[in-house]
Amino acid sequence: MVDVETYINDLKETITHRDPNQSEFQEAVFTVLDSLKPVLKKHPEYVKANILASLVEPERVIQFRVPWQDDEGNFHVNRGFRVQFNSAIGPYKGGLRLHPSVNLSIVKFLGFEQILKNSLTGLPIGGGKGGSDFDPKGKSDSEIMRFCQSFMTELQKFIGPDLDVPAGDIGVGGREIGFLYGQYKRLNGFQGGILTGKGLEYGGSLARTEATGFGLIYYLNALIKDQGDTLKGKTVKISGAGNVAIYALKKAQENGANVVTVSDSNGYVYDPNGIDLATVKQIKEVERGRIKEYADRVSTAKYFEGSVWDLDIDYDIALPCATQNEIDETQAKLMVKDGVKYVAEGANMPSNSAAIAVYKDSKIVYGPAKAANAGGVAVSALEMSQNSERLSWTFEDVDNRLKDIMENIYQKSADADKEYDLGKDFQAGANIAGFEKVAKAMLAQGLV
Ligand SMILES: NC(=O)C1=CN([C@@H]2O[C@H](COP(=O)(O)OP(=O)(O)OC[C@H]3O[C@@H](n4cnc5c(N)ncnc54)[C@H](O)[C@@H]3O)[C@@H](O)[C@H]2O)C=CC1
Ligand SMILES: O=C(O)CCC(=O)C(=O)O
Repeated sequence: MVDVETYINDLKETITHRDPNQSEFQEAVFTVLDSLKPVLKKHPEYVKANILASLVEPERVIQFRVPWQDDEGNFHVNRGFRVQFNSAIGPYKGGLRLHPSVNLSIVKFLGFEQILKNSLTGLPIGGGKGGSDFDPKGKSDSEIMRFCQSFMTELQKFIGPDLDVPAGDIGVGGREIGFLYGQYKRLNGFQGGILTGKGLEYGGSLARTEATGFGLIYYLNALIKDQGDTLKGKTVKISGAGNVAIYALKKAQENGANVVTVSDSNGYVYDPNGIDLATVKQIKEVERGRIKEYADRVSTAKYFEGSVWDLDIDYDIALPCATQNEIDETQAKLMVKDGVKYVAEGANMPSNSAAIAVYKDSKIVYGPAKAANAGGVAVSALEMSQNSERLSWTFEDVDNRLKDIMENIYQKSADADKEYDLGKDFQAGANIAGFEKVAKAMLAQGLV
């Protein structure tokens, strides 16, 4: 039988040859493939069944046009995507992203990551992702509604509560989910479990809004505790000022950390006294404004254009919560110089491969996205459960389950790290722990 190194190299070549321009997808897949080598050496049956060739190829890719009209009556056409990547352990599950950068490479990387992330939650959900290159920035509520209605008019043909259950991601929050859900219901009648992240009045789950950010801190607490350390008193940088960043900020502060930054795509604010949560929420959740406005309202804060990862201050913990590839090698080296001990990723793939190599070489303890930010999709799966049984659980109940799930995810990654003697590589540990469940399911189901 072919040896593991050759098998992985051949697979990488096939992927590069098939989709030479999909750099984000290649980056996500190659990292996972490299970390699975020890498992493949131990389990030749996965190589024999060529499981990985199936794992890296989506079950289905749907691409469609999304025509919509702006408030002045002009017509626009955007591109919509849904990648139904893997349903070995449950219906496709993953968010929808609205951002001008969205293309097939980005949706495929996100969908691929979602497979192993969803597996790590221990819940029965497969992997998928979707979105559009529509830019919600500066659009009126009516424009957002018309776009969402057009998007769902096409998407509704391909989703279902036991088939594919989308949710939010960048640019898709409660407002957009409401418009998407309304259009689905208009076309198909009531189907509670068709989307997650719904409003509480029509089948949403308590704690879904908070879940990714809170989950990140529950994961971080488990990771830090295992190193004999605590979050209390630590100085923290957060990037982003969206859903994940805001609730990571809230939970980190509740745990006694001093969070000194938040950011958006234009720049960041630095407040050595600690970021004021209520001001960020007002600017971002209520006014949908820019983070620059924070510095006009809080006298101890300063606003800077550019990346928060270029700010040179002493701090302990980095929580990137904005977008992919926001941290490069130079910025990772600055973290080392600044004394950072832990990085836990709220965003998907925020650190590029060279940055991750710096973390590992410098013994920064690194919590990768698919483990650290799995709380959002985990509570989405709990929303699906509540929809199925037509009940609503209390905030406390959902939050306690979320905490357990995140602690388990850390533990599974740490156990895999020990089993395969990876030397505190919780990224490889998460990849392996997520993969093993999916691989067993795929093997059991025959040629898939
Ligand atoms: N919402 C969720 O439940 C989950 C989100 N994620 C990931 O978390 C990240 C953030 O998502 P959300 O908070 O939901 O989105 P959001 O749309 O609520 O917020 C995104 C934030 O990132 C900022 N941002 C976007 N591009 C940027 C750039 N190039 N540089 C600096 N800041 C930038 C935006 O200004 C905004 O503040 C994404 O990577 C997403 O895939 C991961 C798991 C679940
Ligand atoms: O809740 C969901 O299904 C979406 C979560 C998501 O998109 C993610 O984990 O990146």
